[in-house]
Amino acid sequence: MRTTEPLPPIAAIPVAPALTIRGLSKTFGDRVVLDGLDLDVAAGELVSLLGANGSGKSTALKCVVGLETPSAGVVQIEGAPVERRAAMVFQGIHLVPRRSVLDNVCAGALGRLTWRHSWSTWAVPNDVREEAMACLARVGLADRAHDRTGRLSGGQQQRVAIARALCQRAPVLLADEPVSALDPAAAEQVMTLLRSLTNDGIAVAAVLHQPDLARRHSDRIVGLMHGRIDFTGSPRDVTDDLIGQLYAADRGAA
Ligand SMILES: Nc1ncnc2c1ncn2[C@@H]1O[C@H](COP(=O)(O)OP(=O)(O)OP(=O)(O)O)[C@@H](O)[C@H]1O
Repeated sequence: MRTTEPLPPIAAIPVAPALTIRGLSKTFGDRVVLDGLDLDVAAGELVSLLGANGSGKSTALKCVVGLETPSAGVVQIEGAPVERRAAMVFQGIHLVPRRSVLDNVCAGALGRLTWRHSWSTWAVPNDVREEAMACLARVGLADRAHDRTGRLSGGQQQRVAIARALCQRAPVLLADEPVSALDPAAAEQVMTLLRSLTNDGIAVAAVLHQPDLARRHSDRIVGLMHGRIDFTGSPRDVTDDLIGQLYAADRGAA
C-alpha cells in the first residue's frame, strides 16, 4: 500500500505525537536530499525507515537531532521544538573506548548538568551515577559498569550506547543503522532491546537495511525514496514486492 497523502498540519493534530515532522526539506548545494518529508512517531511506537542508499534516511534523523540544519520544515518533540530531546545511536557507536562503561553512560546526562560538572567522573553527582547504573541494568550490562568500554563486544557497546541515550531521558530515540555492524544474534538482541523501550513509552525511529528485522520488530515500516515517504504500513502490509520496488526504483540515488 503506497501513501502519497500528506499528514495533517500540526495545528490539526489533537494530541501531539512524540515526534512530528512536517515538510522537512534539506538540500546540499543543488542536490535535494529531503523533499517535504512528513512523519509522525507516537509514544511507545517503533518505526523502521527503509530505503536505498542515498534516499535521505540518515539526513532525516540528523535534522531531528540537530546534527544537520533543515532547509525547510518543522520538527517537534511532544509538540514543542526539539532542544536536545531526541537521543541518537549510530552504526559506528561513538563511545569513548578508554573510559569505563559507566562513564560513557553518564555522558548521556552531560546536557543537563551545570557548567561545574564535567566529563570527569568525580564531578558527576551520585544521583546521575545511580541513574546511569539503572540505565545499564535496563540494557543488561550492570555487571560491566567498571570495565573499559573498548573491551566489550560490538553488540554490548551498542547496548551501552542505548543506555547512554536512556540517560539523556529523551522521549524519542533515533537509531541510525544500529545493527549493521553486528552479527545476527547481537543484531537480534539490540532490536529486541529497542523494541522493549517502547513499553516504557519511548518513541523509536530506526534506520535499517534489514527488512526482516524491520518486519519482526516494528509497529510500522516507512519506505523512503528520493527524500519523500513512498509507503507506510504495518509489517504485515509491507510485502517483499513493495520492498523490492523501493530499492529497485531508487537504485543509483547514492
Ligand atoms: N554533509 C553533506 N554534504 C553533502 N552531501 C551530503 C551530506 N550528507 C549527506 N549528503 C548526501 O545526501 C544524500 C543522502 O544521504 P543520507 O546519508 O541521508 O542517505 P541514506 O539514505 O542514509 O543512505 P545510506 O543508506 O547509504 O546510509 C547522499 O547522496 C549523500 O551523499
